[in-house]
Amino acid sequence: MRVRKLIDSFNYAIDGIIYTLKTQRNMRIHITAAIGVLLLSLFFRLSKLEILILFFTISLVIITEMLNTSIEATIDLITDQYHELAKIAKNVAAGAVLIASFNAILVAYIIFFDKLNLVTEIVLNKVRQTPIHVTFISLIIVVLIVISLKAYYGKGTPLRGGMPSGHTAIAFSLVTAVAFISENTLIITLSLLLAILIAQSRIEAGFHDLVQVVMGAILGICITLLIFQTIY
Ligand SMILES: Nc1ncnc2c1ncn2[C@@H]1O[C@H](COP(=O)(O)OP(=O)(O)OP(=O)(O)O)[C@@H](O)[C@H]1O
Repeated sequence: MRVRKLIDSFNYAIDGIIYTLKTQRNMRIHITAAIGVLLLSLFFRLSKLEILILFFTISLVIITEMLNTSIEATIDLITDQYHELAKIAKNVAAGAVLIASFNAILVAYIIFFDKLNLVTEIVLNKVRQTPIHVTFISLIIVVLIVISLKAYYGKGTPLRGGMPSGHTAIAFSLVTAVAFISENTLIITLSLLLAILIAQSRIEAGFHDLVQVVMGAILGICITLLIFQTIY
């Protein structure tokens, strides 16, 4: 029962993210920029600290945009009339997003600028990053794309149902990463079996149909393949 409540809270929270993504053009711009920056980060040897700062910066922009949306909704609930206080509340919230966005531009400039002149050489030489770094970023990109697609199709709840199956996408993304890292047929086969079990259990539980699960698997494999082929 407690687990069910926990899952429900997650669903409500992810619903909030999906709502913001669906209704706020700025949020779609932020998410696109975040995916772009994360992809770009794969081409550089970023330190742990730089990666941490990047994650904090991306989170800050997304969080402020969501708080801004929340405040806008609250104000619109209270009044549809012009009110000086409503204006102040909305403007201040929008100001917070602006500061977070300027901060993001500054962070990107400081982290990437001096490395940018090396980029052609780096891409050509296919810089090898640590597998854990590439896997982690692939996973985040898979999750962001799954959430965006679920928002686009607007079916099911965030953790259950909808197109595509997020669990399957993540499972197959991990199998693909395991395949690249281990290069061991037995380990790859065993991981594949686990991923297939996850996909099957999503259908068995009635959360997804075959098409959603297959789309999830294809998405997970393709994105991870693309990232590992380019980088690893
Ligand atoms: N009820 C109101 N009273 C006074 N001014 C308001 C009111 N509603 C909106 N405004 C003004 O209009 C601006 C835009 O408000 P709106 O609710 O349209 O946000 P938005 O265009 O969706 O903003 P964002 O691009 O940040 O999502 C606010 O920043 C505020 O200055």
